[in-house]
Amino acid sequence: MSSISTADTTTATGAHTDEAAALIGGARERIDALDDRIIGLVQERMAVSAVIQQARITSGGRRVNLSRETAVLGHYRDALGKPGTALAMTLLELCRGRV
Ligand SMILES: O=C(O)C(=O)C[C@]1(C(=O)O)C=C[C@@H](O)C=C1
Repeated sequence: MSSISTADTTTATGAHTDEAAALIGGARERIDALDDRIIGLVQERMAVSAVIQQARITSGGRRVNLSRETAVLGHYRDALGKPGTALAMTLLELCRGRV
């Protein structure tokens, strides 16, 4: 049986004690699980957004609706500050492509 040395855990996590390395390892597992859920939600958002865009285009409208995008950007900015705006811009690009 092999055991992971303190030197190995330090390399992998940046921690300088086994206790800190164990905490970081557990927290990283939670972050990985959260990231999987966030990615799933982004994919779900992309699918719902595509339905809206297709309905608008089929009805003779345009893919993009700037007033709605302004509201989405404001929603994220109000919740998360300036980086929230950048996050919303990335989400919008994922959902409707580059404009
Ligand atoms: O809400 C809409 O009308 C959409 O088309 C969805 C969405 C979005 O992904 O949030 C995508 C494109 C539009 O420019 C505005 C918003």
